[in-house]
Amino acid sequence: MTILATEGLTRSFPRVTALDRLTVTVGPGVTGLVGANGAGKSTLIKILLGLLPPSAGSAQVLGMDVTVQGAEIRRVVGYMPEHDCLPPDLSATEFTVHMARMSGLPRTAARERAADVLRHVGLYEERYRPMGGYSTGMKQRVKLAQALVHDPRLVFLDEPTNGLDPQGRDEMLALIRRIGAEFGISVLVTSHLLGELERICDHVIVIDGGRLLRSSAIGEFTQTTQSVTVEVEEGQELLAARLAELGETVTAAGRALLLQVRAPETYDVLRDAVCDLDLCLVRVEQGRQRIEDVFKEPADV
Ligand SMILES: Nc1ncnc2c1ncn2[C@@H]1O[C@H](COP(=O)(O)OP(=O)(O)OP(=O)(O)O)[C@@H](O)[C@H]1O
Repeated sequence: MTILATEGLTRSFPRVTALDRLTVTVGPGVTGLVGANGAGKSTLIKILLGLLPPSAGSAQVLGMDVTVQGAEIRRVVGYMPEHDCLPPDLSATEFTVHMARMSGLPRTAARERAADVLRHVGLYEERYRPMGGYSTGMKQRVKLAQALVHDPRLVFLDEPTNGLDPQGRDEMLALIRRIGAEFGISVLVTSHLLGELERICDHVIVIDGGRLLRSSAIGEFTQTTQSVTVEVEEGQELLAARLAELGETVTAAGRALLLQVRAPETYDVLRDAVCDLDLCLVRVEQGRQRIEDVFKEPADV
């Protein structure tokens, strides 16, 4: 099932091309949209909500065309914007009820629904206080609550962990995971911090300069690569020479060796070589490709 899809999506501003022929497909679950500041993440979200017209290309959200069905899309999609947008004199309850009413819920249902979502995001007694006095973490929670209040099928969360301390960040990430897992709402979440999305996403899209760098299931990003890092207390060069003699591919990587695993027997060869040379093995670690590595690859990959 396709949640959203873009085809050659381009958005130009007078001085910059914010999105450059972006073609991508997103399925259900939690999808991370990663890119450095200015990569085009917010521009993409605004186009997907039908708030900003594309310069070229097309995009569909839940099967609806963003250029003509923006209002219908916004009825079933929640949006947590990046920047602070909360009226300081209103309480979280007043604001969230208002947003529920704006989305068409009757008064009583709006109150009940607002109380529910504020509880889900972890705002209790403080929800009756004016939001001007809230911490960044509390403000982010209210922004999340209003995105969920009309019971959307999909939510766009723009940098929800921005400005949070490590604990606040962990709590927000756990909340996002719950939205996807427990409530069955699909999530598109942006971040410029790559590592944090590894923990909560099923799928990650990486963009840079408005162009797609990579779109893959999370398992493919962090899949085990065919190499192991080997560290010995002393005799690293001896070991490298012996492994090479035995037909293995090995390179020095600082205080360790990087050994290509051509077959399971490579591990036997390593064990025997270490024993024969009477070396003290400190570490054998499987190489894992991290999301960060995507940015080290050439831009046209
Ligand atoms: N309304 C606009 N007018 C002119 N340029 C814009 C406009 N909106 C965005 N841009 C430019 O488009 C590029 C992409 O911006 P965008 O906000 O989509 O990036 P982003 O990945 O969300 O980054 P950030 O996390 O910093 O918001 C940037 O160079 C930005 O300056």
